[in-house]
Amino acid sequence: MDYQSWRHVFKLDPAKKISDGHLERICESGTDAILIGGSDDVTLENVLDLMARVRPYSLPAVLEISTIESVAPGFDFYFIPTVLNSRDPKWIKGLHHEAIREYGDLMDWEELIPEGYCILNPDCKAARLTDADSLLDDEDVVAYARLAERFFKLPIFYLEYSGIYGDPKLVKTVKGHLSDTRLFYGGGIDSAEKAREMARFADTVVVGNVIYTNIEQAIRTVAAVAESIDQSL
Ligand SMILES: CC(C)=CCC/C(C)=C/CC/C(C)=C/CC/C(C)=C/CC/C(C)=C/CC/C(C)=C/CC/C(C)=C/COP(=O)(O)OP(=O)(O)O
Ligand SMILES: O=P(O)(O)OC[C@@H](O)CO
Ligand SMILES: [Mg+2]
Repeated sequence: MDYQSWRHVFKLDPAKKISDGHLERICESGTDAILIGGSDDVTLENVLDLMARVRPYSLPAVLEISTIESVAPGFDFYFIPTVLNSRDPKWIKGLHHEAIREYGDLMDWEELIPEGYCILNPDCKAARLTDADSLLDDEDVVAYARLAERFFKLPIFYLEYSGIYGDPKLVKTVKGHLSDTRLFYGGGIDSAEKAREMARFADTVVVGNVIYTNIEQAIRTVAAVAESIDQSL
């Protein structure tokens, strides 16, 4: 159950519908974990519903918290985004402070894993919601990665292109500046080729939207990431 060894993760959005058949294929695909999260229309009801459908499968289930109202008990881990390139402190530490003030005595800190997000697609919902400054050059992004690792000691730095495929050269550059912090890449992976390419540089590849648009291609990303491990041996 060590998230530090995960290479491939599927992200399921509680606001989107998925059939039992497709969910079974995703959960039995060989992926390392299921991450449940989204930035809009996430409710306690749709999180609980999806968790109950994922739990029968024997793989780790993680809730990526986007609102405090939709936190449900029973997950293996809770990933907590902090959007490092947000212009609004609310999304960097404000909501987190409120949550800890309210529920700090009840929290199992071992289950809570902070993620330093750097959102690079200015048009995605998460960028709009958090007022992210996404028009960054490579040096800006490297500085956020170093801030995450060297200053905030975050276990995960998440390069988020949600909805579009990012720049593999930048992912490679960022990876070259991280040693302890794990590099997550997510955005626009809709084929085995793209999954394989990003898995050469990122520690963990996150696959989301293609689950809902092309289940066959989604499933193929799992083997592609595993092959990419073999290439690196
Ligand atoms: C066990 C138990 C019940 C105890 C829990 C105790 C507890 C309450 C713990 C909470 C601890 C804590 C510090 C919480 C922080 C609270 C909080 C609200 C933080 C803010 C998180 C944040 C910055 C959210 C911003 C949005 C974001 C970055 C979401 C990530 C997901 C994402 C980008 C998904 C992509 O999908 P989507 O955007 O929906 O894309 P589509 O266009 O495809 O839909
Ligand atoms: O939905 P896609 O574009 O695959 O992105 C995955 C994930 O990084 C979204 O938070
Ligand atoms: Mg969504």
